[in-house]
Amino acid sequence: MSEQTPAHLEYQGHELELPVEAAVEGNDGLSIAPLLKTTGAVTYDPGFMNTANTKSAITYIDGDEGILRYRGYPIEQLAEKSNFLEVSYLLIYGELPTEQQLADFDNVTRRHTLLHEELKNFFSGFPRDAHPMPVLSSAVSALSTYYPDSLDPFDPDHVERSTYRLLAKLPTIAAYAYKKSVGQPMLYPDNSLNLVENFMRGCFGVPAEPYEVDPDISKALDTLLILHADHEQNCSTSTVRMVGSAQANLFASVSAGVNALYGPAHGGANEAVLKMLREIQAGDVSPETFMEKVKNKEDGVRLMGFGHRVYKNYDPRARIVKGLADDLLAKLGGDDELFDIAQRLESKALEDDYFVERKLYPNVDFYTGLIYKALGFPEKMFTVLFALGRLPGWIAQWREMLSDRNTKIGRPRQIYTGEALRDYPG
Ligand SMILES: CC(=O)SCCNC(=O)CCNC(=O)[C@H](O)C(C)(C)COP(=O)(O)OP(=O)(O)OC[C@H]1O[C@@H](n2cnc3c(N)ncnc32)[C@H](O)[C@@H]1OP(=O)(O)O
Ligand SMILES: O=C([O-])CC(=O)C(=O)O
Repeated sequence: MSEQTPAHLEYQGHELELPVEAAVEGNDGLSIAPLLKTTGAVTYDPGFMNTANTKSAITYIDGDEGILRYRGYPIEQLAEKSNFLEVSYLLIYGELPTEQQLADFDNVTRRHTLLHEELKNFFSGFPRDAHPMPVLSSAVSALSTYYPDSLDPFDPDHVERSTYRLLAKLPTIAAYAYKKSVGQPMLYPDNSLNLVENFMRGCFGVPAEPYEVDPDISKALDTLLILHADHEQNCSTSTVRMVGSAQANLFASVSAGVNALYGPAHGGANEAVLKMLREIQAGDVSPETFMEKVKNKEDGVRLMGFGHRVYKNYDPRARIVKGLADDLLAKLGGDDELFDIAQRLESKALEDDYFVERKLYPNVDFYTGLIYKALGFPEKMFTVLFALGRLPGWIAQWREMLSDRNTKIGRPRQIYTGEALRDYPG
């Protein structure tokens, strides 16, 4: 340990003792980067419960108060007044676009929706019942093979091209993955339609037949995409940053993010919630027995769609999604029984000491699946829909990181617990 006089710091209610150079306290938190140099010690923080890996100007969350803002704008205002394309621009470029900027952004993303013909063949290589998430991540990764002019993370033109190509092509890839999963022919995008309409047509349209998108449905999906668009350093975004910190191109980094999102503890929770509700609906288990199993931690069962690393209060997005589910299920005649079960589970949880003590509330994905289902999507597509929403956040975070040439490669340390040294026998 260092022989210097330790500094006593009061930080977020805790008294800390650290060598003086090791601790630099400011508005930006407690920087302990020099700790290794000054003391030879490393910090141990599994799951990054306390460790900030970056400074970022994109998304602000106050988890205790249930506040979420993109670039300073409250999520409630964006969900009500903006649209997904504008929010994507805001996240990526830092400001709301002017009318002209938005029109140009709309134009460039509409013009790049097509996939290379050869990439279409790629989809036929997957089994008929392939889950669309690995199809999505594979196809995103494969995009880099077609666009050598979009791969240099330090060339602004490359970065710009990979940005609009990904924004334009991800909905096409997602629609192809959907068609693959239901065994129907894929549709070429129709660039007279906006991003959401094109995606809906790509999924539910039939070749050579007109497809009308109900404006209430496209508005609902657009709002859900806004709600998922960024969430600071969540698991998939940290993955995108980690891969990007090795100076990997945007396609490679986003593909890795899609894979992280697939996990049921993260974006895959929306699919898992529906599975859980269905099991309860089918009578496999009553809501009461299910809650007992959760509280007893039987077989690691959790109330899916509940709990969050940052929110220790109601997730502000879940409130909006619940309202949307209420309106939309009334209009589209969704599965009221499943919605009832979800609401019963929620009210039970909010009154139960187990959940209250641990500050477990519904997260963004507790109610989204019910809406996706009412819109006609099979459960397998739910996390794909999340990925479509999260894409601008991934792009914005990757660009923010690589715009700083001093960004260091992500490389956590470890506490070694294995054998010290042994001789190979013989
Ligand atoms: C878009 C998103 O990614 S939002 C999250 C989506 N994921 C889910 O909905 C899956 C269910 N939720 C979870 O698994 C967790 O709440 C996570 C992964 C979201 C957050 O995990 P962490 O911040 O690491 O919290 P952790 O797992 O330590 O949980 C803290 C305590 O609450 C309990 N807990 C957390 N979530 C739940 C839950 N959904 N059901 C029951 N108990 C839970 C844990 O068992 C633990 O209890 P303990 O203190 O007795 O050991
Ligand atoms: O922030 C997180 O840990 C999980 C996440 O992506 C979200 O809630 O949208």
